Amino acid sequence: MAESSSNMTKPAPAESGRAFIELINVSKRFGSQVVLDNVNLSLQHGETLCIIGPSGEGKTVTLKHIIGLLKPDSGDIYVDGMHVNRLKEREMAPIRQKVSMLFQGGALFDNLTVEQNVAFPLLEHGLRDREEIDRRVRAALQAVDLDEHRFKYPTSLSGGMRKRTGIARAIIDRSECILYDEPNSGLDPIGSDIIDQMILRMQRRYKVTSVIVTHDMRSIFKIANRVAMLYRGQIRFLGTPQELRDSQDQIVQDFINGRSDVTG
Ligand SMILES: Nc1ncnc2c1ncn2[C@@H]1O[C@H](COP(=O)(O)OP(=O)(O)OP(=O)(O)O)[C@@H](O)[C@H]1O
Repeated sequence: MAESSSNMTKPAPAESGRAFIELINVSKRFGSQVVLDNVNLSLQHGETLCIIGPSGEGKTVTLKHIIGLLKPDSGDIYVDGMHVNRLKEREMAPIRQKVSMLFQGGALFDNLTVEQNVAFPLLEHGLRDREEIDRRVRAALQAVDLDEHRFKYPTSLSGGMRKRTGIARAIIDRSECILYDEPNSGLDPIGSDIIDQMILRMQRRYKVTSVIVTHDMRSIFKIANRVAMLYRGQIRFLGTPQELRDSQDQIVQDFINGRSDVTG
């Protein structure tokens, strides 16, 4: 299945040519620890996939492979036909423009205001037209209901507002895909619901493809088209939220119902 030469525009393999994101037989170990063991996963454009699984099972590691921050030991990763793991760091710009990652803490710059944080990717990519920057910043902030807080610094924002700032920064570059690492963590049920509504809005308004690592079962049933459960380095379950609920797999049931044997 692996291709013989590096090529940024070569389409993904024929049988999965329509997939926007594709992981094929991806394996990754750190020292002697096998984190991903032959993982296969594919997402269509506009789809929302939630990744669940016990702590330390490779969920964040999977996101980092998609955006090219980590390389697999074996296997292949494609994003919109680009062969991510064959790209050198200096060839990653098209991937980073298509795919944004929302890190757990939001990864905001504390010395920049909300609007400066949101404008950052535009400046980084060389846009200098002040009017266009302002227009796009305002549109992104309105999309996450933060327009009136644009002059605040991250330290004076709530956790949910910081996460929404991170979402605005991810969409401003017109990313086609957003990877969210535990977007609901540390939020109360209302704050968590607001983030879910934002994710749904990104789906509906901008047709964003989303991969969301989450431990929040309620959120999964609101936002996911499909759910993948990572367990012991492999995809233990892949299906719709309803199929997850109906799964006969004891490991899956123990996990979603919070029974602790699953991590043993
Ligand atoms: N750069 C690295 N070097 C060494 N080990 C790493 C590295 N990155 C991740 N790991 C290890 O890989 C495993 C999977 O990490 P990962 O962050 O993907 O877990 P996770 O499933 O996202 O967990 P959680 O739900 O707790 O966030 C962990 O044991 C972690 O210590």
